[in-house]
This record gives sequence, C-alpha cells and structure tokens, in this order.
Amino acid sequence: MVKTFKYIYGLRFETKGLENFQVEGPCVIVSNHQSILDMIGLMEILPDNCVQIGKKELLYMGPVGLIMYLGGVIFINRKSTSNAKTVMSGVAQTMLDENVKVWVYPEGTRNGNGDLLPFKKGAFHLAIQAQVPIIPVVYSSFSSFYNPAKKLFISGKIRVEVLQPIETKGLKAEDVADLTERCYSTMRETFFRLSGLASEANGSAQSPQQ
Ligand SMILES: CCCCC/C=C/C/C=C\CCCCCCCC(=O)SCCNC(=O)CCNC(=O)[C@H](O)C(C)(C)COP(=O)(O)OP(=O)(O)OC[C@H]1O[C@@H](n2cnc3c(N)ncnc32)[C@H](O)[C@@H]1OP(=O)(O)O
Ligand SMILES: CCCCCCCC/C=C\CCCCCCCC(=O)OC[C@@H](O)COP(=O)(O)O
Repeated sequence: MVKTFKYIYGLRFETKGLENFQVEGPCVIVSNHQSILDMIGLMEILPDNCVQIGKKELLYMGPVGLIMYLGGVIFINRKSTSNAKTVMSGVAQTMLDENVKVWVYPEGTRNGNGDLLPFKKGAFHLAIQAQVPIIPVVYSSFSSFYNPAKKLFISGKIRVEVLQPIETKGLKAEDVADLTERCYSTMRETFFRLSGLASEANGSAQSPQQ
C-alpha cells in the first residue's frame, strides 16, 4: 500500500544491486534517511523477513503506529542510550534465532540537507554482536524535486543502490568505530555519485551547476 504512493506523487525508482540482498542468513541493512518519502523507497526494495528500527514516538501515531507494531518494527527510545542499547542487544539474538534482517537508519533522524549526517553506532554494534554482514543502501538526494522549505514537491527520479555486503565475522566491539567510518565514507561517496553532486572537503555538498 505504501509503495503505491509513488504513483500518486510521480516518483520513479531506478534500482541497482538488488542481488546483494541475497546473503545467507540475517544481516543489518543501513540506509540514508532524508524524509518520510523514504518509506516509499523502503517498500520499493524491502527484502523478505526484514524489520526496521524506529523511534518510539512512531508507535503513538494511531493506526500507523499499530500497523508498524504488527509489522514487527522495533521501537527504541533515542533519548536513553542505555535503553536503546538493551533493546538492540536483544535484537542481535532474535535476528539469529528467527533469521530476520534488520533495517536501521544510522543517521538517527531525517536529514534533507544534501549530505549524510555522521552515523550513530547502534547498527554497527548490532552487526558485530550478531556477527552478520552489513548491507548499505543509498538513495540519491531528493532535493531537486522535494524541498519543504522552498515549498517544492514535483515528480522526480530516485536512484537506489544496494551495495555489496560488508563482512563483520571476527570483528569485536573495538572495531565498531572503524566499521562505522568505513561504511559512512562508502555510502557518502555513493550518495554524491547517485545524486550528481560534487562533495567538498568541509562536508557540505553542492551540485556541479551551483
Ligand atoms: C497509509 C498507511 C501507512 C501504513 C503505515 C505503514 C508504515 C510503514 C511500516 C513500516 C515502516 C517502518 C519504518 C520505520 C522507520 C523509522 C525511522 C526512524 O525512526 S529513524 C530514528 C530511529 N533510529 C535510530 O535512531 C537508529 C540509529 N541510532 C543508533 O543506532 C544509536 O546508536 C542509538 C542506539 C539510538 C544510541 O543513540 P546515541 O545518540 O546515544 O548514539 P551513539 O551512536 O553516539 O552511541 C553512544 C555510545 O553508545 C555506544 N553504543 C551504541 N549502541 C550500542 C550497542 N548496541 N551496544 C553497545 N554500545 C553501543 C556507542 O558506541 C557510543 O559509545 P562510544 O562513543 O564510546 O563508541
Ligand atoms: C509531503 C510528503 C508526503 C509523504 C507521503 C508519505 C507516503 C508514505 C505513506 C505512509 C507511511 C507512513 C509511515 C510513517 C513513518 C514515518 C517514518 C519516519 O520518517 O519517521 C521519522 C523518523 O525516522 C525520524 O524522526 P525525526 O526526523 O528525528 O523527527
């Protein structure tokens, strides 16, 4: 049902690398998060047996919260790192027991400013604790067709790339920072490429025309 919103809004998806989802057993999928439109992009490529990590406030969104709850979304309290850590440790065991993939937005919040925010570390702890691969997914920038500040929302194309799995076998807690950084730079590079943006050393991004 969520997927059908793409026809209403005139969004087209060009997807590459779906075969990278074909890993044996569970994995952690990480993707960039620009807006609520990501829910359409999520449903466009959602693999089987995959649940998402969401902020707990979403649970209180009436019927939408109920659907998410019934769909298996794992709710975390972002204001309490210790609570979120406890929930995610439980997830590591469950994903192995039940052969489930877990989708995390490592930026931890929506960000439509034409770059990726620094990644939070929960997804990477999770993958290392469960010793499962990380599969990065990158969606190109929406800014050419969707910009609430400029009251812009027209039809547009979203390029999606499912990148190759990053193995975590043998990695330990002390490798989390390095793994996070590796994944971040690969995804950021891919984001700029898919969006046709030139990156700048200071972290801001500009289109070549600008
Ligand atoms: C029309 C009808 C519609 C019908 C409806 C249908 C709807 C669709 C159905 C389903 C779709 C659902 C989609 C849901 C999408 C939801 C999107 C969101 O909500 S995004 C926001 C929530 N997600 C996240 O925040 C995930 C990312 N965040 C993290 O991973 C964080 O790390 C954290 C676990 C929340 C902790 O946050 P904190 O700010 O404290 O982050 P740090 O990363 O800086 O961590 C601090 C510190 O703790 C260490 N740490 C972190 N995690 C762990 C861990 N698991 N184990 C051990 N240690 C951990 C981390 O390393 C840091 O320490 P240090 O600095 O020393 O390294
Ligand atoms: C004009 C925009 C129109 C949007 C059309 C949306 C089509 C999708 C239809 C229904 C899906 C409803 C599901 C709602 C789930 C919202 C998930 C989401 O994006 O949560 C925000 C959260 O991650 C981070 O929150 P903050 O950025 O920190 O606060």
